[in-house]
Amino acid sequence: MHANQPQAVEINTPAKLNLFLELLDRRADGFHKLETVMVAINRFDRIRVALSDSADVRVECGWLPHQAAVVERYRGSQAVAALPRSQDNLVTRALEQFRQRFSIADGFRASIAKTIPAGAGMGGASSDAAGALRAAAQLCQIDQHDQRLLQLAGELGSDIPFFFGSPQGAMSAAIATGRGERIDPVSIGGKLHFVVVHPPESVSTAEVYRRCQVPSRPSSAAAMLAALVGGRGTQIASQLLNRLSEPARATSEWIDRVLSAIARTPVLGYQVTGSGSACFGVCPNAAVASRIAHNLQAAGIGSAFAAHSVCIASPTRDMG
Ligand SMILES: C[C@](O)(CO)[C@H](O)COP(=O)(O)OP(=O)(O)OC[C@H]1O[C@@H](n2ccc(N)nc2=O)[C@H](O)[C@@H]1O
Ligand SMILES: Nc1ncnc2c1ncn2[C@@H]1O[C@H](COP(=O)(O)OP(=O)(O)OP(=O)(O)O)[C@@H](O)[C@H]1O
Repeated sequence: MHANQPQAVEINTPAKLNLFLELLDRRADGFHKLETVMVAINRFDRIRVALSDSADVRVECGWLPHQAAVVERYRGSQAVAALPRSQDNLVTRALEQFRQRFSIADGFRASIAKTIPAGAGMGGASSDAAGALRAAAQLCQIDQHDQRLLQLAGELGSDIPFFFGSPQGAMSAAIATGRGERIDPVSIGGKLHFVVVHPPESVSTAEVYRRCQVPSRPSSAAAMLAALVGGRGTQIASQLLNRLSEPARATSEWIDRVLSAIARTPVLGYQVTGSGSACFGVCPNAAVASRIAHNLQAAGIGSAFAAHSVCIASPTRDMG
């Protein structure tokens, strides 16, 4: 280790919402070619990664108190997905692969404080893995936008490259193609406001993709991209699309319950995010989003919160 090398790095890893998701083809490897527009939102996990003299990877992962209370309330129903043991955590795989790929002799210790619901279509595990890779890169003085790192991220999970942000500067939204791993930043005309509801049942992404159907004439994301540049909530809301919403609704009955509850509120439009089970509504401003979240929380259909778009942040150094 060099004298001025940081010993540990921390990063807030945001959740994402899919504003648009269209399936283009089913590939020979079983994955789907798609076009999706994602936006990062201010619901964060916090990950700390430190170098270790012992040449292995250990990861601790727990809910922060607020989310722990939500998980506890629904224990016994099929509930919010359980957090994986260290060896099954995507962060463990990411850091192990990082050590191999970059021939790092040191080990890593990571701790994750989670608030992003698991199995919700909000990209929690992917965001944690991206944060871990970016933190490890900083600890080992490797450029965060090194092509080998992005390649590794894409191999580990389709959603992970989005959470690297853009080498060109602050990024909060992007269009993802390929199986989701090819990222092009998208400009948005202003902060976007949402209400997000996560029902007390998680869904498996693989299961939803197993049930999906590729349309014969896929829709284009062009109108959504134009609406985002304009930054007007009503236009963005009118272009929401998620081709996984049908198979997600068929996988969990909770999704229809949540969508009907959101439909009765003054949101500008609503949709399922990713493969579900969380759903969101587009709101005209922060005050309306908070009021709707408060009312939906009282409706007993899960956990509701207001959110807004954020830029994907850089890791911060900790020399201690
Ligand atoms: C639903 C989304 O969250 C939308 O952003 C992503 O497409 C899913 O991304 P992810 O959770 O990172 O998914 P991965 O870990 O790469 O894949 C999980 C499973 O989903 C299916 N999968 C995923 C991505 C894709 N383009 N086609 C697929 O068919 C595959 O069966 C795969 O085994
Ligand atoms: N760090 C992690 N945080 C949460 N879940 C994890 C993590 N690592 C592995 N997992 C496993 O991954 C599964 C789903 O992860 P995640 O919460 O990211 O799904 P998702 O919200 O559907 O994401 P996506 O939108 O990317 O499909 C969980 O069932 C969990 O057991």
